Formats: sequence, structure tokens, C-alpha cells
Amino acid sequence: MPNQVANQVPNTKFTNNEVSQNSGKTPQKATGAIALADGTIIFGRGSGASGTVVGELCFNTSITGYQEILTDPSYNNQIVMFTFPHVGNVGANDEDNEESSVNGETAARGAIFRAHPTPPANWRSKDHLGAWLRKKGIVGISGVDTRALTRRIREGGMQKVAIVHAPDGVIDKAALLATARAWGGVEGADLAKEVSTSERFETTENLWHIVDGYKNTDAATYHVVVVDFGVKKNILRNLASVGARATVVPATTSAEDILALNPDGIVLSNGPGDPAATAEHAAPMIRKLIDSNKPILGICIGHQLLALSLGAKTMKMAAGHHGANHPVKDLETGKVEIVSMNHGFTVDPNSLPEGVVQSHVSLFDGTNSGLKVTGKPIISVQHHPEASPGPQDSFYLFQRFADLMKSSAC
Ligand SMILES: NC(=O)CC[C@H](N)C(=O)O
Repeated sequence: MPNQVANQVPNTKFTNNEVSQNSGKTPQKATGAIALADGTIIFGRGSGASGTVVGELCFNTSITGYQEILTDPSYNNQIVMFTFPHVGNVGANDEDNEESSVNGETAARGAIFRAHPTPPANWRSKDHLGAWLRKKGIVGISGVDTRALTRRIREGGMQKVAIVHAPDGVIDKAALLATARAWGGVEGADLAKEVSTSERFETTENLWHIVDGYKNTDAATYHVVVVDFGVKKNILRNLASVGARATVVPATTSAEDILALNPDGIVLSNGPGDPAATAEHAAPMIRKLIDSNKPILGICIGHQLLALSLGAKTMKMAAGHHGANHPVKDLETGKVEIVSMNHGFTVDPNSLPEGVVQSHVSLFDGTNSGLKVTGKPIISVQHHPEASPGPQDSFYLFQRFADLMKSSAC
């Protein structure tokens, strides 16, 4: 039984004494290691897929929802470090994956844990997290002081890292460090194009229900075209929940082809990478969609791309926002909502052109979390109104979008 296998080895913590700066010996029990581009090597115990992966190290403060996080295409080219110490408690199942594209690699490349993935205790679980990671090709490493490492990122910014899972315990630290340092990074990378679907597809799948699971919506009132920059499934399901059927199109689809589908509204989805790089091909298309006066909802990179298309600027954040516990204020209603966030770039509010106004702000650091365009049915948010994982406080944004589609049709 996988649970017994997982429990055979004690939950070793590789303490700071064993964190070496290149020169130290590999601790005996180590079957995994992290190399930070600044030269730090941290040892741990490998899990999931074996081998080496490289990416941007970002921390996530969610208490649960690790399966949705690791399959969120926005984490492409990233390695997620969980600050919550026990990850794996609810196992993994076939229903909670968030990636909707079938183009191969779409999700996080690696995962870093404090405790070794814990055995599942949940009626929906089909797999131990460790086995699931292996199937998904995600390299895991545990026994890491994730909070200390998180503090390091908060102080020094996100770093390029390489992590290895070597079941035989043979770890080439110099090669690992060289891999981390040689990697190009996320800045300037148009990753959305890579994770986007290559084929157009349609869906009416609705939100998960405790008795029925996922069911399709029969009668849709609206037709929404979703431009796929790395869309999460729960965005599509939330659209179905407000009466919209979705046609998902590749990120490089022309505005003419999108408008030919005669949508009632258009969603610019979430997705990985640097929005400024993706805007090089997406902004001309988005400007035409703006000119069409169709209702538009932008989410995360979709929000950033909308801002760039309108003439605003985006910039890289030091540590980014990754968690399911971020407070955001809706400036229209004055209400504070707790939201799910996952972004490393942000829209510069000082760069907003006339007629583009802030609708939401982060109460953690005052960064922009939403926009609206005066006189046009256009709204966008930096956070994730579809949650998955996270609180459902922001579901109202889908209704707000549906209301825009309703009034635009009159
Ligand atoms: N979740 C997203 O869409 C992320 C947007 C963008 N890749 C960022 O990191 O800011």
C-alpha cells in the first residue's frame, strides 16, 4: 500500500546545518536537492517524478488546494513551494486538475514541501500525492524549511532554481547549480502561446456539486469566446454557472475569427509568463476586440494584456502574490473580498490612460487588482474570481460580466 511505503522513512527535516553553500557534503539520506541561482544548495528527500527540473521559485500560502495549484497552467515554468507544512492530506483525484489544454506540459514543474507528502484521508482521493506527482511528471522535494526559504524570497525576490529527485542519492551539486544559473527565466517569455490549446473546443460543464459532480448546463443564455492563454477549467465552469456556453480558442486566433463566432462576450483568460511578451502578438487582436464594443472580462494575464492593449504598463513584482487568502477591495461597492491570487507581474496604476480606472486594489500592498473602462462593457481582475483553490467571494464577477452581456444585447 502506498501509504505504508510513504511512512517507512521518517519525516526527516534537513535542518539548516545541512544547508550548505556548495562545499558541504550531501547528507546521507538526501535523495533530492534544490540549487538556487545565488549559490545556495538545500538538501531534502525526493518525491514524485525523478530527474531535474528548472524554473522560477515561488511560494504559495494556500492551506489546501495543492492539486489545483500544481495543475494551474499559470504556474508553467515555475516551481511551487508550499508554506503550509502538511501537503497531501486529501490525496489527488481525477476531477480537480485545472489544466484544460491537452498540449502536454502545462503545469508547475516542481513542488517543494516541508513534510513528505502525507497519506490521503479523503473520500474523493484516488491517489497518494507522491504517486500523482510521479504520473504528472512533477518533481517533488520535502524536508525543506519552506518558511525560511520563503523569507529569503520575500527579502531577496524570486529566484531561478533547479531541483533534483535522485532516488539513488547521487546528486551533482555543481551541475544542478549550473542548470539553475543557465535558465533564461520568466521575464520576456511568451509562455501563454505554448500552453494555449491548439484546437478550438466548446464546453458547457458547470461547477462541481457534492452529489452530481460535474454536469453540463443544458440551456445556455449566452455564448462566450474564451481566448486561451492557459485557461483554468473553473473559469469555464463559472461561465456555465451564469448561463454561458464557452468556445475556447487558441491565443493566436485573429480578432476577425473571434468576432465571426458572434459571441455575446469575450473572456481573456489567465496564463503563464510575461504579459509584455505575450502582448506583442495579442495586443493588436485585443484592441480590435475592444473596438467591437463586445463585453470583455479579463482575468490575471488576461487583465494584464487588456491593460497593455489599452496603453498601460506592466512590471515584475519582487515576490508576487500566490495564495488563497489575499484581501482585495472592490472600489465600486467598498466591499472587501478574500481572493485567490497567482501572479508575478502587475499593472502599474500610474500608467493607466484616461478612461481606464482602477476597480479593485490589493489590501496587502496596494497593487492594482482590477480595471474598468469608462463607457465600455469591459472589466478585468488581477485575482482569480473562479477560485480553485480558494474562497468563492469573487464569483459575483461572473454575474457582473453576464449582466454586461445582458445589457449589451438590449
Ligand atoms: N495567473 C496568471 O494569469 C498569471 C499572470 C502572469 N503570468 C503573472 O505571473 O503575473
